[in-house]
Amino acid sequence: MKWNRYTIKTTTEAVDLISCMLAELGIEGIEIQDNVQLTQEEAKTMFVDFIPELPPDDGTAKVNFYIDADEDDNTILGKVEEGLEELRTFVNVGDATVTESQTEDKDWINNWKQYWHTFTIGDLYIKPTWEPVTDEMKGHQVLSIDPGTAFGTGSHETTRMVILQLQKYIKGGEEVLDVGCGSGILSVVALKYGANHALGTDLDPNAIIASEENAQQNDIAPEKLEVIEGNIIDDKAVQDRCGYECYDVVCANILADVLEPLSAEITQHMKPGAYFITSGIIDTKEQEVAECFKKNPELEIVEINHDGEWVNITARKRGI
Ligand SMILES: C[S@@+](CC[C@H](N)C(=O)[O-])C[C@H]1O[C@@H](n2cnc3c(N)ncnc32)[C@H](O)[C@@H]1O
Repeated sequence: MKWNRYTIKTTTEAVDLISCMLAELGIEGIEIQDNVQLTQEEAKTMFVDFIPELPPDDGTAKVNFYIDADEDDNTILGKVEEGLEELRTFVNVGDATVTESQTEDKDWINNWKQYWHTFTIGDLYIKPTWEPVTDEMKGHQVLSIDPGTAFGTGSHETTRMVILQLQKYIKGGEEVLDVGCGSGILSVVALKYGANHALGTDLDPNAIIASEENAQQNDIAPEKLEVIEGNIIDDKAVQDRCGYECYDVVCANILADVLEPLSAEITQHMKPGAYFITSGIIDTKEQEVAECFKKNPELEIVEINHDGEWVNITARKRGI
């Protein structure tokens, strides 16, 4: 599908009013480009782990909006220009010029697939579902994955570090809890290495679908991998569904701001001696997350690993 992209050159003070005006015209999915720095509070609510340094805010902004090229008869552009002139009477809209460009005719959902190919982590081959099993894979564990729109191809440093830990700590027969399961990749790896059962949780409904499909793709019986939608940190129904003192291994590849509250809650679900394998921690937050883990007297940190700017902290529940 081709989209006509319109860019309004304006000021940061007019952005909110322009966004409302566009919404009233039925235009959805606008994009704002400016150099206004996010506050720490905003970063938290948006699950942003670190805030990039921006050039100084010069008060200018661009607002982009998109219209399906087949439906664009230019009438909407006229209405936008009228709306901008109306706004000009009570807010500084700056140039308020509108320029047009056309986006490429690409399948944005699937385009990334051409760049992702089979790779290995230790003795594990991870291959996209659309690539074949080759002779060199014989005798090795092979994971076939299509993440769909969920996170988790295995190629990200954070996922890779958890997989390396699963290769170390899964010995066979474990009960696994996979918090923030995404594509279900960590559960499927744990099951491939001999875990008895995995329960995945995620806030994203797409993760539930992708995990179930990936389990099926890897010949995992439906009763071996169950997936539920919800937040284990503060939803009692999800906590009850996960059960208490019943997991040998919990993995969670989620941002630091989620791992911190999770570290206080999670031990009630773990058996004594169970492992809590976490990743998704940007290195600037390593100390903060480690301190948080130490506040839970039931947890002891057993390992900290780094891959690029990402950190894995593996802890153990005291008891045996
Ligand atoms: C970085 S992805 C990890 C996906 C996969 N486990 C992997 O390692 O590749 C993090 C996932 O955590 C989910 N998530 C974020 N906060 C969560 C929470 N409080 N409870 C459950 N899932 C959460 C996101 O929707 C996302 O799917």
